[in-house]
Amino acid sequence: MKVKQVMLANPRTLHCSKTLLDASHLYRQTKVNCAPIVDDEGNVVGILTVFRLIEAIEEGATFDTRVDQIMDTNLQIIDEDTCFKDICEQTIDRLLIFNKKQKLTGVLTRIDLINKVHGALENTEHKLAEAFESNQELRSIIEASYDGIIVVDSQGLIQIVNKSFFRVQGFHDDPTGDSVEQLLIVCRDLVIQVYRQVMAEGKVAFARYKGKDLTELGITGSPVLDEQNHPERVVISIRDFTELNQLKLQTARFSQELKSLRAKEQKDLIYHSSAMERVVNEALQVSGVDSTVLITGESGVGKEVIARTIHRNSPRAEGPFIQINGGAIPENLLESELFGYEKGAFTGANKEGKPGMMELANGGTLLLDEVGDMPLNLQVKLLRALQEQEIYRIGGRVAIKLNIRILAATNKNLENLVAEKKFREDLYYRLNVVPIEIPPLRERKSDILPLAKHFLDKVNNKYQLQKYFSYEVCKLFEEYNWPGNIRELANLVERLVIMSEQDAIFPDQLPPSLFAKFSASPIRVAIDQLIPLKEAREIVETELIVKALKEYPSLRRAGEVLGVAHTTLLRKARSLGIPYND
Ligand SMILES: Nc1ncnc2c1ncn2[C@@H]1O[C@H](COP(=O)(O)OP(=O)(O)OP(=O)(O)O)[C@@H](O)[C@H]1O
Repeated sequence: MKVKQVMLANPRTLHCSKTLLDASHLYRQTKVNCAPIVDDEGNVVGILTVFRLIEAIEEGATFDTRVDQIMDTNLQIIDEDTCFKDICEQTIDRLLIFNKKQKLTGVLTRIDLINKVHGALENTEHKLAEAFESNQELRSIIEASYDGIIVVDSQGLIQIVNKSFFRVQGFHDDPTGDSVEQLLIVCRDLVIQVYRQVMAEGKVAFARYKGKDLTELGITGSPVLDEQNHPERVVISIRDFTELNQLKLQTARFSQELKSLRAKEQKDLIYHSSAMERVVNEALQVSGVDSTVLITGESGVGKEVIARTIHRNSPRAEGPFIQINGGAIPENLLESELFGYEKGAFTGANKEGKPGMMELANGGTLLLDEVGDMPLNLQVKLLRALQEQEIYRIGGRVAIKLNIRILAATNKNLENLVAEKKFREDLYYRLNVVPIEIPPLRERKSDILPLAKHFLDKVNNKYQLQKYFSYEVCKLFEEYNWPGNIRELANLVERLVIMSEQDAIFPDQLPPSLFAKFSASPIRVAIDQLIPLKEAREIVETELIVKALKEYPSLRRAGEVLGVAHTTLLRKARSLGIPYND
């Protein structure tokens, strides 16, 4: 601090001819306790303090006495740029302060000095208290951080460690004062690497630690720069992502479970296989958005069922689900079915006009079933309607705005149809936004029995029956390749339940395509002479029935093994003359 910063600047002066009364007026007016005395040229010739004035009055001077008669002429003059601490050591009462041009710029008395020092002390104390408070605040902030924080100085020594650091690292001993290199933590090497990088480059550095069991730590080093922009310490924060990762995993599992539960809730959607689970999950995933979905798969695999599942789980669930079959409706009717018509549009048309399927589906979902069978000229109109989201009824002039979600289904290979120019490429891309392919039943064998059971329960409930399939029938169901897929299975189950006379359904009631497998036994029968077929059949049947009845005391079980109903077995045994006591 310089003297000019503490002196009383630009003091009022008194001319040497002035009296003590003038001096005391000056003291009172300016609230100072000394005044420099100047001559006619303005040169400082003395100084008069209040103390000296009182002393002079006591010694007999009056208020009319001239100031130059009692003023102090022993002048102590110093430069205004002198260091404050240098003058503190001098035993002075008063000082006159001059600038480099020897012009009086201020005065300084012992009282001023004491006041200044006292003021400065108070100021320092205040600043210290403030610094202490903000330091405390800073420590509390560092402590409150959920991230682990360590502050390392430029020598690599740890200055501050917060509580979270101990939590993140499972650390017990306080490493404050240790070298960062001595840390015994899992990500020590990365912490050192980050510290060194920040010290070398003076800017923020990152590193990521990935351990086992989802453990993941993010390490960030930030420099604290000195006045020369050199890092004087590094604040290293360690963020623990492990819990977040565990939560993410848990959330993913829960949402997967939720999806499966939601899917299983769909009463009419039966599946067990992972292939079908994937399909259902895709359907549920896509149900939340309005994207067009192209559902492919062989006939009868459940394309419509999946389309309904998408609609039922979509925000449009409350809206209509309209289905139009491109293959089932004659070509000349398809256009009016799709777009509707105005009254008098063509001969034979309804007098009032009629809305088309697209219009009826407004606010809901339109399933274009068998889309591969749609005639080319209609494909163009369909594409335009999908792109412009509006249609005109046949014979109509007013555009009807569409708000529909399109689902398309086909058992044809649309790519092949595009190559053969039977399906428009642009429409194909417009429909194939999200493809969902449903595998045939033979590729998801674990679905066969749950589906068979589902259809059996339905028919049993409908007709108040208790029919069931024998073990062999179930085996044959699983082995069969179901060219008609689920539709074939559903129809067969209904037929078997209705046609069978007893509760158990055996292989001999199955259609030949299925029964053939059963009868094609791999067991070979040795033949050494030619005999009539009827005779041969009777010999083999007798042997088998005798053997079965011997091994299985229950007629029902013996029948099951032979693949016939127990009533059939009994009838056969009797006709072949095999004794049986029931
Ligand atoms: N996962 C399933 N759970 C229960 N029933 C199903 C399932 N999949 C299909 N079905 C039933 O099988 C029959 C045929 O299904 P759907 O009509 O959906 O097949 P598709 O693939 O659309 O057939 P197509 O190509 O001939 O139009 C329907 O009676 C349907 O209810």
